[in-house]
Amino acid sequence: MISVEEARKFIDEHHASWGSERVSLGESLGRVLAEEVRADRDFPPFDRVTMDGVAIGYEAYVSGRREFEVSGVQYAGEAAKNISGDDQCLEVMTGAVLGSSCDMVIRYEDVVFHDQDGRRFATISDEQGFRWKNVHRQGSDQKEGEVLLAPGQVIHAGVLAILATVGRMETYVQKFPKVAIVSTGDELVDVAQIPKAYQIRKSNVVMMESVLTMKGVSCSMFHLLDDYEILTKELSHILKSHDVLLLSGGVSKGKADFLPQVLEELGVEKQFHTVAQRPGKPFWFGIHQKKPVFAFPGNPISTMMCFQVYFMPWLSKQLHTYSDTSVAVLTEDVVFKPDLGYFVQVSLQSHQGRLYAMPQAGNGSGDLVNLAKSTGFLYLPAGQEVYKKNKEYLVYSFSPL
Ligand SMILES: Nc1nc2c(c(=O)[nH]1)N[C@H]1C(S)=C(S)[C@@H](COP(=O)(O)OP(=O)(O)OC[C@H]3O[C@@H](n4cnc5c(N)ncnc54)[C@H](O)[C@@H]3O)O[C@H]1N2
Ligand code: MOO
Ligand SMILES: [Mg+2]
Repeated sequence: MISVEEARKFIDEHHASWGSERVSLGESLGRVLAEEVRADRDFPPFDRVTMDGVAIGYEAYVSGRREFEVSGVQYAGEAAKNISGDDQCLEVMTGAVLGSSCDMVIRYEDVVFHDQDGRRFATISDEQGFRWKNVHRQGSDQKEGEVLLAPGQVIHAGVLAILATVGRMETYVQKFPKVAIVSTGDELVDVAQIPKAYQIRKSNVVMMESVLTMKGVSCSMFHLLDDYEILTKELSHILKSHDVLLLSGGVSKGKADFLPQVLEELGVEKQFHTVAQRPGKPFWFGIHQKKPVFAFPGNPISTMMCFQVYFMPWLSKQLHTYSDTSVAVLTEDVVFKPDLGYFVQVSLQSHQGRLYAMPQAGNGSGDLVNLAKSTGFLYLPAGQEVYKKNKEYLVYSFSPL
């Protein structure tokens, strides 16, 4: 039996990447860029007015002129207009092009207008003028051809806006793995079925499928009976056609727990079987031709914990979307005597920037309904019997929000 930390290390040392694929802009949010994206033009692409007001020539301003005749209005979305003398100005709107005859914008708040003989004049009161005031100069952010985004960049909302502004209808992103989720067990029936007295619905695999689907990872679902021959035959096919296998059930010591033996027979190299932890002690992990096989213990809380604590962080690391684990403050003493790492279910609440974890122990790893009270697992490392309140521990939240 190995420790939680050793198990994490075995898993995290296994690196995988699955190539790249082209997706539409709308599908790219949350994905990881697999190409360089360059500026298709200068940013901004023209001298851009940043305040509604009047545009004048700076030379006229320094020579002391404060009154200008309005020669026209320049709206955003129009080609550049110009003044024909330094006694003129243009009314200009934010986002408009600044014509080459002007190099300074005075905002409306510092301008007074008056009309005379059908002509319109602007008198400016801005005494802190400088050249290019209220102008976002062409190319001052980025020059055409410069690299704006590098491979490995996570496409968050801001990055998506950059892709949009450079006109990328499609982008290369890192491919997700082809994940197979396999439930094993003669007692299991589909969610839509009415179970007989001795049957239960297969909640574990549906839970994993939903979490992965929400991340954009599509999964193939399989159900296999507790039969050595069937398991061997079917898993051999599933292994060939998928990049990652997630199995639930059949890994403990029962007479129908065939998976460890079947997997080894199929050439999956066992990395470990059993981890010094509760729940999830019989967790089995192996590698077949660089493809990881996670065989989670079937009890619902065990599958849930191993999936959230081991698999999801591993997947995020491969996809470069991993954000470091957070910590939470334990709100009451927890007594746990076995010499095992204890992943206690907790409800989490944040208060003044700190996260607090209220233990919701429940009735063990078969007590699925207790999950309604919790939003994560708090990791209490082995080697202690009493875990004191007010201490911080690593927390694995499974809240989707
Ligand atoms: N003699 C021993 N017995 C057991 C040990 C042990 O160390 N010695 N470990 C216990 C622990 S801890 C766990 S956890 C379970 C692990 O069991 P398996 O991985 O072999 O899983 P199964 O026997 O197939 O099922 C266990 C339990 O989980 C339910 N299950 C399975 N799949 C699903 C699913 N997709 N959705 C919902 N529930 C599922 C299944 O019906 C069983 O009730 O072994 C202990 N025994
Ligand atoms: O490890 Mo089992 O998960 O305690 O029921
Ligand atoms: Mg079993």
